[in-house]
Amino acid sequence: MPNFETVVVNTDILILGGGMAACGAAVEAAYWAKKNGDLKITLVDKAAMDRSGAVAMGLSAINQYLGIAKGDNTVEDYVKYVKNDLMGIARDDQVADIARHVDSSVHLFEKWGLPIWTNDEGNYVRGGRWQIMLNGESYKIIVAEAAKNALGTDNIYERVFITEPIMDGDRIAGAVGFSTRENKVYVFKAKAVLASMGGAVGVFKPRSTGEGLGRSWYPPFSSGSSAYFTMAAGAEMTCQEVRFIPVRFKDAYGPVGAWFLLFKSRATNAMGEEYMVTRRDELANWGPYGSVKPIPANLRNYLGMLDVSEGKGPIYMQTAEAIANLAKKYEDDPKAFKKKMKELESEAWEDFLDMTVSQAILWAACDIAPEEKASEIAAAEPYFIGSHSGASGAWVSGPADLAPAEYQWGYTNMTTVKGLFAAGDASGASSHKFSSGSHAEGRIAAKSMVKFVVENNEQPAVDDAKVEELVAKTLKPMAVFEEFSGFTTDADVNPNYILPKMYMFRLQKMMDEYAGGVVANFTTSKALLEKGLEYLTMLKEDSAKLAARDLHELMRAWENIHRTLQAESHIRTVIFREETRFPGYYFRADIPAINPEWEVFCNCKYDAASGEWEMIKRPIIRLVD
Ligand SMILES: Cc1cc2nc3c(=O)[nH]c(=O)nc-3n(C[C@H](O)[C@H](O)[C@H](O)COP(=O)(O)OP(=O)(O)OC[C@H]3O[C@@H](n4cnc5c(N)ncnc54)[C@H](O)[C@@H]3O)c2cc1C
Repeated sequence: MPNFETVVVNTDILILGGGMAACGAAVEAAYWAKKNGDLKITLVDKAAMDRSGAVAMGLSAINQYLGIAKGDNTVEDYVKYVKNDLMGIARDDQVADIARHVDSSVHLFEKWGLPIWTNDEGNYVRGGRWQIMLNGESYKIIVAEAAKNALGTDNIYERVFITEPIMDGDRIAGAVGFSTRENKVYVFKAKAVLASMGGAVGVFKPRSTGEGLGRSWYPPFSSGSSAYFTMAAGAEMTCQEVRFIPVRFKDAYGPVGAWFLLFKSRATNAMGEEYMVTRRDELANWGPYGSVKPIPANLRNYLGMLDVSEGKGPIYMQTAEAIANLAKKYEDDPKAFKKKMKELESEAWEDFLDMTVSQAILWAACDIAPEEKASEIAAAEPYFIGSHSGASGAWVSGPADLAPAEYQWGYTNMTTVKGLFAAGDASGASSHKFSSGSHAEGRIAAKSMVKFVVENNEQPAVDDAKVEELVAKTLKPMAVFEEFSGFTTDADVNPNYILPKMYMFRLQKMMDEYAGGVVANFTTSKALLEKGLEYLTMLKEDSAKLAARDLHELMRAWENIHRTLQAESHIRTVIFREETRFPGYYFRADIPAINPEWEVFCNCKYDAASGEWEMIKRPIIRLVD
């Protein structure tokens, strides 16, 4: 095994991740730090910030823009929308806090050079009530540039993978990580830390296997690091059962939002029936949420899934019909008609080229011209993304002026661990922040972190022996490989270790089959979950035997360790919530109905020392009816 240099970095504020929340945090923290004695801010990203995180490929829409100044929407409207979409399970205070600040993040993006579509009156073009359209291929580069300018590149560590938190008792004291390019281990010591390392993909078996392996809707490099980090630090988590299953264009996961909202397209089964119409009566079975508008995303999924279960697939996005409808009013003028058709056709392709290039390639490969024939859509495998339509993440303190006492124990966006903050996918119960809201939440957290550091300015004590232990744990997969690889002639097969890819297959198979993945038609039960947990416990034991041949595999090994804790918290919380609240995301076959008594937050807390879990019910306190 090569010698690893240990690099120690002392800082006031440590931002983990380089995505939307982290970039927002960088800009805001730099601003407030200057006003408070020039605090040192350090940012660490496992990848290169220009193209890291969920916005890596770009986006064709910003999904959260309220337009408060122009009177388009109010904060209350947004809170109602989010709460209904999450079947009642959302923190009004957090959602409102992000909603009231999100427009300013969008205005910053535009100032920094993001091309947002405007109409003849100079207003943003809305793709839906909350969405605005953009030419967003370079969205992440623009946002990252502002963050880099704010911090200075000397304070940014790219291609450093964070593995474990460093603790000083019940206070966060920093983080350990390793370079994915050089033989270096990093020990970051900090007074306040922001977890903003995105969501979790690859916990469940993806639909894309074999030659498509690694393709997913959410980026495969979001591997549960936020959840692991906050749980390992002892933070209380919320909504770990609320996974997200996006229905997207089949096999390349192309976005459907523009089709439904901008093109006003219908989704139908193979018989041409529109499941949202034919299955409407089913909605009445899902409490008050079946009758709200817009219909919650999971219920929309569920109606389509019922069609698929009855063998009525494939499910199609009727692209040709939608384009024809939009061009209809130009039919009497052949020149104008031709021009409109061309415009719609390019918008259709650009929607993919702006954010999911692979879908455009798949369309080309399958001879699909959207104006000529319909395209298949399908429910993807489950993801954990608190920023989008899932809700999993850390339970964080709410804003002083909005949050009820039960949701407030310190600085805004601080987890239940002193000095550890969370934003974006990393913070729970505040879905539908998307790219812009994650940026805004990063800014909110950063301002609060500066306040925390000013008021708690002592450097936490770091136990060097403990740090040594964490460094050894970080590098262990390489040590395991070195010790045992000579035992067999083929390094792939060895009784003393497991390689990350095989480990990942095992994790994904058990989650898929026992926790309600694609193969189980998103259905599970207590008996299945308990069996899954039994296997997962064995897998967790085997994580100590993960082996890595090189730095890249070391990263793969750690991604899996992180995913495993996310998986365990999910199974435990799905067992804990004794009802089916989110059909279309998962269905508890043994308790197949919604139960008003479970209109609560299902929280959990992991004790890294003992491996014990505490399951906690927290009340939902509404600010908006
Ligand atoms: C296909 C797709 C379509 C989307 N569509 C839209 C849309 O139309 N409109 C919209 O507004 N939003 C959209 N989103 C959602 C949006 O991208 C996310 O909500 C947002 O990026 C979440 O921000 P975040 O900072 O929490 O995570 P991310 O932006 O994903 O950032 C996570 C960061 O953490 C880093 N990281 C991860 N693990 C580690 C580790 N162990 N150590 C160090 N760093 C680590 C990553 O490299 C990355 O920099 C879409 C996302 C996807 C994938």
